Amino acid sequence: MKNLQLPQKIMLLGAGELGKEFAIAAQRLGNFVVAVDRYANAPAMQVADAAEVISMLDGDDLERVVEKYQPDFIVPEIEAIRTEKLSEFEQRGITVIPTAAATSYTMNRDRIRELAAHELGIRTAKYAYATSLEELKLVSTDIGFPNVVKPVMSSSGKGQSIVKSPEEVDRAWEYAIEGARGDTQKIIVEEFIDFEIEITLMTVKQWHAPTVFCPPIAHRQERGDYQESWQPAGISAIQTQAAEAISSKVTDALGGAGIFGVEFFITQDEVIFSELSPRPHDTGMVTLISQNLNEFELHLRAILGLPIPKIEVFAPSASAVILAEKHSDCINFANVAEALQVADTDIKLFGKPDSRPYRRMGVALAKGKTIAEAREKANTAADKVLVI
Ligand SMILES: Nc1ncnc2c1ncn2[C@@H]1O[C@H](COP(=O)(O)OP(=O)(O)OP(=O)(O)O)[C@@H](O)[C@H]1O
Ligand SMILES: NCC(=O)N[C@@H]1O[C@H](COP(=O)([O-])[O-])[C@@H](O)[C@H]1O
Ligand SMILES: [Mg+2]
Repeated sequence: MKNLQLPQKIMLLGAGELGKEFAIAAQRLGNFVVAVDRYANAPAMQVADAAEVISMLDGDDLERVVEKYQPDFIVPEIEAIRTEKLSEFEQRGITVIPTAAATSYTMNRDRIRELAAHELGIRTAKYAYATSLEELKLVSTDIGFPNVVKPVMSSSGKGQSIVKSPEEVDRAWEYAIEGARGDTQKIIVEEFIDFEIEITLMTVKQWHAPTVFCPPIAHRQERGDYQESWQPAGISAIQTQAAEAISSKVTDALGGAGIFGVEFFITQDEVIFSELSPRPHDTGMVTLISQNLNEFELHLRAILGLPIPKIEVFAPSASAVILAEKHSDCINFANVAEALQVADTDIKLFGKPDSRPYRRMGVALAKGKTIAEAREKANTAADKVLVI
C-alpha cells in the first residue's frame, strides 16, 4: 500500500451516517466513492460520486456492482453483507477492509466471541448459545440472572433484552427472534456485567506502521443503542493500557488495515472485552469535534497507507443522538437555530429519507471545559432539535 497514487476508487457497502462522513473524508483527498445500500438516497449516497441500491446479502447483486465499477477498495459499513462474496473479491485482487476474513468474523456475534474468548483467551462476559426456547431456558439457568439475551445476528440493540428472572425468558426469546437479522435463530445469552462505565477504544491498524489508539471514548446506551458518548473517558492509565493490549491482540488476529471500534465494560477491577466493529463506530462520532483527525479520516488514512503522525484530543467533548419518535417519510427538523446558539456546539443531520421510532436522524456535538460541561451542551442541543 506504500505510495498509492490518488484517486482510488472506493466502494462503500452501507451508506448510513458513518459512511457519509467516511465518503466526505475520502473525497477531500480526491478519491472516487461509490455508495451502496438497500435503499435510495441513503446519507452517504448524497455525497458520493455514484450510488447503487442493492441487497448486500445477495451475492449476485454484489457481483453486478463490483463488475460495473471495478473498485480498488471495498469498505464495509454495516455487518449484514454476504461475506463469502467479499472473500471472492479479495482473491481477485480487490482490497477488502480490514480483510474479508475479519468481516466474516464480525458479521455475527458468535465467531468473534469464539475467537476472543477461546482462541485468544480474553476475558468476556460468561456466555452460552441457544437455538430453541427450551435450550435458552436451560442455558439461562447456567448463566444465571440477570442476563442479557441477544440474537447472534443483530446490531444497535435490535432484539436485545435484559432478563431478570426465569419467568422473563419466553418474552426475551420472542423479542430476540423478532429482532434478528437474516434467517438464523441462534441466540447468545450473556452474564449481565454490572459495569461502572463502558468504553469504545478506537484502534487504528495500519499496513506498514504500528497500531495507534484514540483516547478511550465513554458512552451510555439505552435499549442496547448508543445515546451519548464523551472523550476522554476518565478511566485510569492502567485500565487504558489493559484495553489497548486486548485491542491489539484481537485486531492483530483479524489482520488488515483500518479503524476498529473495540468495546469494553470497565468494572472496579476488570476490563472486559465485549465486541468490536471493524470500521468506524457510532460512539466515535464524538471525534468529529474532539480530535485533529476524526475516526473517518483515520480509517481512510489507514486504508490508503497514509501517515498518522499524531492523534490529539483538543478539549473534553461529547456527542448526543437526535432520535425520531415516529414513522414518517417527510422529515423536517425544528429548533436547529436554538440548538446552535451555544459556542463550540455543532449538529450533523444525516439526511435519512424516512424515520421510525428511535431511528437515529442526527447527532449533536460539543466541546467544553470539562466532560460534564461538554455532555450538558451536547444533550441540551440534541434535546432542542425536533424531528417532525
Ligand atoms: N453482558 C452485558 N452486560 C451488561 N450490559 C450489556 C451486556 N451486553 C450488552 N450490554 C449493553 O447493551 C449495549 C449493546 O450491546 P452490544 O454492543 O452487544 O450490541 P449491539 O447491538 O452490537 O450494539 P452496536 O451495534 O450498537 O454496537 C452495550 O453497549 C451495553 O450497554
Ligand atoms: N451501531 C451501528 C451503526 O450505528 N451503524 C450506522 O447506522 C446506519 C444504519 O442506520 P439505520 O438503521 O437508521 O438505517 C449504518 O449504515 C451505519 O452508518
Ligand atoms: Mg456494541
